[in-house]
Amino acid sequence: MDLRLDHVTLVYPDGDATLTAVDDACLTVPAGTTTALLGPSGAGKSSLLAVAAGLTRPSRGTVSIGGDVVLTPATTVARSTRVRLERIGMVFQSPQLLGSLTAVEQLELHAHLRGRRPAGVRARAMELLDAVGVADHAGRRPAQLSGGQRQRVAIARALVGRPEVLLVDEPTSALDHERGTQVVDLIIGLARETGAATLLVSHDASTLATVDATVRMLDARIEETVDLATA
Ligand SMILES: Nc1ncnc2c1ncn2[C@@H]1O[C@H](COP(=O)(O)OP(=O)(O)OP(=O)(O)O)[C@@H](O)[C@H]1O
Repeated sequence: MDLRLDHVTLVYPDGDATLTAVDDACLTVPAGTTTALLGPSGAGKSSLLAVAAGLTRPSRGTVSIGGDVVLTPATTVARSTRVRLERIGMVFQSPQLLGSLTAVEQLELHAHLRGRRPAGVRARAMELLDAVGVADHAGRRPAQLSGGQRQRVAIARALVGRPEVLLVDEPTSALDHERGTQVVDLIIGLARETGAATLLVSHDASTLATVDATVRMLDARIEETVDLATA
């Protein structure tokens, strides 16, 4: 399913004034493809991702998944939480794993919270851990994994609910260049396999050689879209 942002604006209160963090952003991420969102610090990338995730209500504009308008300025918190649980997977800058759970249990808990039936969840979790290259560590807790392995578990966890949209914030910031490139390539491959429309915020353009498209933000506005597939 495609992810589409139409004329999304996000305005924060700023003392007596306001601050426009996202200004009239229009963007489509086709199903199964990965778009990288680049731009300097403060450009509005995380704010745009927060709107797409239903974590922050847009001040204007809409977010659609597969042609359904799912988030608007009038969307309730209960509704945006439901959209996030049912249709969106997220990977944060730090993996945010639960210290007491093993890798496979992190995925099982997530599937449970997303209302998946228990039958088949363990098999699906193992399949995803295998796809991200950490199946051998399924029984380990986060403290027994490297930073890159933890990030891979977080990616597998984001996909266990079979989300239509995958939103990824700076997945490589804690990794060296080689591992960062591996993680980005992994996300791109999984997006293709699962059909998830994937939007990935990154500071590091050097890890993004294989993304399908790149969007740059500057001063709250989307500056340009470069379609690397046809460039
Ligand atoms: N909760 C908030 N309340 C008020 N202003 C905010 C809030 N969150 C972000 N901002 C402001 O909105 C603007 C965009 O911030 P945002 O975090 O989206 O940028 P970014 O491009 O993700 O930056 P970075 O790369 O440093 O994470 C900045 O001027 C920031 O100070």
